[in-house]
Amino acid sequence: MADKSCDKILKGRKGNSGIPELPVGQLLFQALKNAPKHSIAQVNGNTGATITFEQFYKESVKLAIALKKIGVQKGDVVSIVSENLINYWIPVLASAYLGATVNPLNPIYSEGEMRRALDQSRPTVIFCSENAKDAVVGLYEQLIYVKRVITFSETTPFTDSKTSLQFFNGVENDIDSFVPTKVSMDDTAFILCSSGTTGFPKGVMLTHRSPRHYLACMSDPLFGTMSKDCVRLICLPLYHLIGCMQQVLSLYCQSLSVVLSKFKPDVFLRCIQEYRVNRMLVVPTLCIFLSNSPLVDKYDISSLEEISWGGASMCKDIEAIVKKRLNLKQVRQAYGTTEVGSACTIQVDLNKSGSAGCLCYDFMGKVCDPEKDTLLGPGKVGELRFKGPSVMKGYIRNPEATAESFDADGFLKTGDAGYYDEDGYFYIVDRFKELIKYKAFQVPPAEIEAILLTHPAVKEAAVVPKPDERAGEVPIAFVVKQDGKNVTEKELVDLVAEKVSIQKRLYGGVIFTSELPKNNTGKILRRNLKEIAKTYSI
Ligand SMILES: Nc1ncnc2c1ncn2[C@@H]1O[C@H](COP(=O)(O)OP(=O)(O)OP(=O)(O)O)[C@@H](O)[C@H]1O
Ligand SMILES: O=C(O)[C@H]1CSC(c2nc3ccc(O)cc3s2)=N1
Ligand SMILES: [Mg+2]
Repeated sequence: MADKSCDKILKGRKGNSGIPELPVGQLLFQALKNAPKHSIAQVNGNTGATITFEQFYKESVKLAIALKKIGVQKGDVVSIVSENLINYWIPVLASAYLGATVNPLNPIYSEGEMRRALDQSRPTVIFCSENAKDAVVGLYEQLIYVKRVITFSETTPFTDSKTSLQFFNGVENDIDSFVPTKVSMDDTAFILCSSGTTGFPKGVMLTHRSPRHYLACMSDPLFGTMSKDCVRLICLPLYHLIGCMQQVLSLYCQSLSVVLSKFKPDVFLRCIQEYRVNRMLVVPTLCIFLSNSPLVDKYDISSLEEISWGGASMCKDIEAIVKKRLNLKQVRQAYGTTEVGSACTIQVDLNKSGSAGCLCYDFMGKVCDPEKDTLLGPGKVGELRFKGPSVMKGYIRNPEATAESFDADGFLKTGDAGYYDEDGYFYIVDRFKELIKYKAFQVPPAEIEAILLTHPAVKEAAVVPKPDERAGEVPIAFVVKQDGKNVTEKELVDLVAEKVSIQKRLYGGVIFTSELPKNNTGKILRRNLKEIAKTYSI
C-alpha cells in the first residue's frame, strides 16, 4: 500500500478561541486594568504576603514608566533573578508593557551558571530579590551590557543596587496616561531556560504567540479551565515555562494564585487547605508524593478538583491512585517542552489511560525514526516532533543548537520517544537519552519505577542504566524508603522480576538512598545517578 505520508502527520483542531491576537504585555495590561480592584491576586504560601489586582496594575505601570525613563525599550532584555514572590511579576509586566524581552532565571544558579545564562541573554537591567542579589551584584562589574541592577523583596521596595535610591519615586501622576508599547506577535516575549535535566539549561526564545496560544488552549473547556473562581497553586518556579504560563493564566483569568517561595511538603498541603486550592499543575515527583505520603491524610485538601501533570514520565497507575485518594474529578496528563513554548498535547479523554492527550490547537505532530527521519504510523515508537504557533524561535545566541533542533520540514525534534494510537492520542515513553539499552531492547525506566512504587516501603524510585559487558546496559534502581519502613534489595529485585519481561529485570540491583537528586523543577537528575551506578556492584 502506498505510504500515505499525509496520514502520518497529525493535525490539531483549528484554534478559534476568544483570546485576542495581542502581545502578552497588552493582554495582561487590559486584564489587570479591568480586574476587581480589591480582589487578592496572589498570596505567598510561605509568608502569607498578599497583593491585590489594583496593586499589581498600579505598581507594574509605575515601574514601566520608571524603566522607560532610563531608556528600557522594545528589543531590550530584562532579567529577573528571584525565588517565587508575590511581586515577582511586577518587573515582568513592566518590561512586557515596554515591549522588552523578559528573561527569568533560576536564583540558585552557581556563579558560573548565572554568568553563562546572562552572557546568553545579555540583559540591560537585572531585577534580583534580596535573597538572590549576592549571585548577581558580584557579577555586575563584569557584565558590561548591564546598565542597572535593581533589588526587591516582598517587604522592601525596588531599589537601585548602586545608588540605593528607591527606584520609582514620583511617577504616581502618569499612571492613567500610560499605554503599553505596540509590538509584533513574532517579537520575543520571553527567554526561558529549559530545566537543565540532561545538561546545561538552554536559553529558549519564545514569541508572544506562546502565552497567547496557552491562553487559547486553556479557554477551551476541553483542554483546561479559565475561570475567576479558579484558585491555582503555582508549585513550580515562575522562571520555568509551566510556572510562567500558569502565572499568565491566573492573571488573565483574574483568579487567585498561591505561590511558594520555598517548597516544603507541609506548607504545600497547608496552602491547599487554607486557600481552598482547586487546581494545580504538578510534576510526577509531586504526584507520587500525593499518592503515597502519610502527610496527605493530615490536611483537608478536598477543595482540589483537578490536577494536571507533565514534565517527566509517570506510570498511569499513579494517576489512578491520586485521583481515587484525593477524590478528584480529573487527573490530566499534558506534554510540552520549553522549546514547544506551551503544552502541545493535553489529555481530554479519561478512557485513554496513560495518554498525554491529543494535539492542542493549530499544532501538527508526527513520530519519526530518529536515525532515518522516516514517518512512523500509529503504535510505532519513535521521536516525537511538533510544529505549532508557540514553538520557539530558537536558542538565544546558539544558531548551531537551533539548527539541530528542527528537521527538514521545520518540525521541532523533541528528543522524546513516544507514539500515537489509531485515534491520534499521544503516549510518551521517555527521553531517548534515558531509555536503557539492554541488548537489542530499549527499556523505559518509568515502567520499572511504577512497579517499585507499588511496594508500601518505597517512597521514591529512579531506574537508570548501569554499564554491563554482557548486555551493554542493565537497569539499576535507586530507592528512597518510606520513613520507618523496611525492605531488602532482594525483595525489590524479585518484585520486579515477577512482573516484567526478562530484559527489564533489575540486573544492576538496588541502591537505597536518603533522597534522589532533583533539579528546581522537581525532575530527577538521572545523569547524577548514572555516575554513581557505574561504580556499584550488586
Ligand atoms: N507528559 C510528559 N511525560 C513524560 N515526559 C514529559 C512530559 N511532559 C514533559 N516531559 C519531559 O520534559 C521535557 C521538557 O522539559 P523542560 O523543557 O522543562 O526541560 P528538560 O528537557 O527537562 O531539561 P533540558 O532540556 O534542559 O535537559 C520533555 O522533553 C520531556 O522529556
Ligand atoms: O492549568 C490548567 O488548567 C492545566 C490544563 S493542562 C495545563 C498545562 N500547562 C502546561 C504548560 C507547559 C507544559 O510544558 C505543559 C503544560 S500542561 N494546564
Ligand atoms: Mg529538554
